[in-house]
Amino acid sequence: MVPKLILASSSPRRRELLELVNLAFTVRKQEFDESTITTVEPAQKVEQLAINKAKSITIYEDEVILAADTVVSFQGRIYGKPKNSDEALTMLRSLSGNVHEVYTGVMIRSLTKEISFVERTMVEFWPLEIEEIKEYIATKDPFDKAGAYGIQSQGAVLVKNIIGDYFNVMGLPISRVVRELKQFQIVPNPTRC
Ligand SMILES: Cc1cn([C@H]2C[C@H](O)[C@@H](COP(=O)(O)OP(=O)(O)OP(=O)(O)O)O2)c(=O)[nH]c1=O
Repeated sequence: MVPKLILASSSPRRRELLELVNLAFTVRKQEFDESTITTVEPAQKVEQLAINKAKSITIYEDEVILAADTVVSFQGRIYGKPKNSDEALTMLRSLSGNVHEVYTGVMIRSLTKEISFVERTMVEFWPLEIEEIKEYIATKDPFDKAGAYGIQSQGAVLVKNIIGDYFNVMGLPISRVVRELKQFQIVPNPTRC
């Protein structure tokens, strides 16, 4: 039987990226309480979160579960999604003119096999005027995104340079994911789904 890919995520970006490469999948939302993972090392944190998200949903025989978690790391601090405008302002002011890291942890599991890995991308922001930051926050783009910006949306104009996988910043390192999924007999459709 051909295994079915289940995306354990409510992130619209992760859905978009699976669609981009023609992977057929269904979404099963996970509700793992992220606050229970208190690790301060970003790579460990995203990997643990991805593992816990993947394990928090029921898996059936012919299924492969994919889960991920993304954070921004800057000068020893981890930035998740901002809770309000003030927090978004604090995050974006500190990222302004500096280089930060974006980590995404990924877990892929079936009933017989599981793998997890972490990808890191370095992102440099232009020096930002406070007014520019406030105007960006007013667009509401920052609020459902780690580090208070979306590289794939209006936040694109904040970014001067990146080193690493762009899609990792968006929430899923899709090329590595596709390569790892082959081990689970899951491959993209050759024609558009
Ligand atoms: C830095 C950055 C993050 N993000 C997003 C990706 C993730 O959706 C989000 C980080 O939150 P996550 O907790 O990784 O994911 P989520 O809560 O959106 O979804 P789920 O836990 O159900 O899988 O930040 C962007 O879309 N663009 C960016 O440039």
